[in-house]
Amino acid sequence: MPYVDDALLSRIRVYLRLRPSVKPSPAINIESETHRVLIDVEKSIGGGPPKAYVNQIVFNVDNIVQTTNQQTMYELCAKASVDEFLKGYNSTIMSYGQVGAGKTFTMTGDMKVYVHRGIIPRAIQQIFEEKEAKPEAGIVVHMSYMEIYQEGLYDLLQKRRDDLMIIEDNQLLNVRGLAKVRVETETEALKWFQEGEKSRSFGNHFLNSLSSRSHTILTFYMERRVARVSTQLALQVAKLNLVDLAGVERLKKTKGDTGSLMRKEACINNKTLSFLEQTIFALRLKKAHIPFRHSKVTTLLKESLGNNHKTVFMVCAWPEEYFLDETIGALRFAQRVKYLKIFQVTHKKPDCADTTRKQQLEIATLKQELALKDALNGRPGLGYDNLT
Ligand SMILES: Nc1ncnc2c1ncn2[C@@H]1O[C@H](COP(=O)(O)OP(=O)(O)OP(=O)(O)O)[C@@H](O)[C@H]1O
Repeated sequence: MPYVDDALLSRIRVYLRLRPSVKPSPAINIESETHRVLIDVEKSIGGGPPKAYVNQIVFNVDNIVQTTNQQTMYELCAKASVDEFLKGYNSTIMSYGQVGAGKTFTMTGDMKVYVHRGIIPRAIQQIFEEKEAKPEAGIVVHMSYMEIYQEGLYDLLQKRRDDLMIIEDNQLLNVRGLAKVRVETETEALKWFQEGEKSRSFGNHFLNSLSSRSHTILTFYMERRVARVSTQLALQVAKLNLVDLAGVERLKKTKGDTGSLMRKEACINNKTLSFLEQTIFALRLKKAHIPFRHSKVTTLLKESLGNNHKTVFMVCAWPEEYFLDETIGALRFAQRVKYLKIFQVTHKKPDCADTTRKQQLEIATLKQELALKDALNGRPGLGYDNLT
């Protein structure tokens, strides 16, 4: 009899974060206790007077965060995913929403003000606290950081700006040439992350002076030893993806010049986000063909939307009247994601300490890369991989 793990059957968790607003739209009604958002929309019927009927659209999410307090937001929405990663489950935390709604504030936060740091620096802190607290586990952490800009895939931890290739071998996804840096401390991981941020593509438009023009994926790879039966030890590996998607952008609202680079970026980003939505829709309808390969983002997020993954969507919205359509769009997306089930059926009760065939392949790849790095550097240890 196949064994179905209830925890893995759980659907993707979806949290709504509302950017603070001086004048929130009166059409948006938040029911915090039931985690529902009710939006009043005007319905005009053919030829009749506008605003004749008022409809209400109801959206359900797993929690609604209205606070600007980053610590509370982390505890409510992200800490559990990092806990799961540290227990050996592959996890993803992803931000989605219109431009300027607070995706980067949620994921990265304000790195200059300690209390305003976002999910990424807090996750780094949690990972290294665990590493220090459990020396017997021999936790080894590597990280990689990439951006998808105009459908090109770039390594943010390398100075060279080559368009990297995604290779899928035996269902194992690999980005050829992507640096995986071994990090020993929180300070070291933060330093690499901030280095990567410097190479990221930002732009300035009417709605956001520091707008992300690309999608970014920061990944932590953990390897730890766990006791199995009696004195046997097993190797456990897991991945944590921290994804900051570019914003959904209405060109007339960001007011970019016709033919400008900003408009081109917006069109490509919107197209990618629409592919993401189509992929989720196809998964929800259990279609025979799931269009993962339509974009680099969906190819790279295939694992996060598929089996064996714990995924959180942080849907960010700017609850002003002017952005009501965008808020409804983001919530529709949230609704589709919320009802997507991730099924994991195994033929025996899964033991966290067990490594699956796929994980073994990942370990082997990592080990090969490290061996090659050692050979190149003439010494083992920390540092910068630059492997192709
Ligand atoms: N919850 C929040 N509390 C306080 N300030 C916020 C919050 N959300 C967003 N902001 C502020 O709003 C501005 C825009 O936020 P941010 O850059 O994170 O948006 P974004 O969704 O990442 O936009 P884009 O898609 O253009 O990159 C920033 O100045 C940020 O500090």
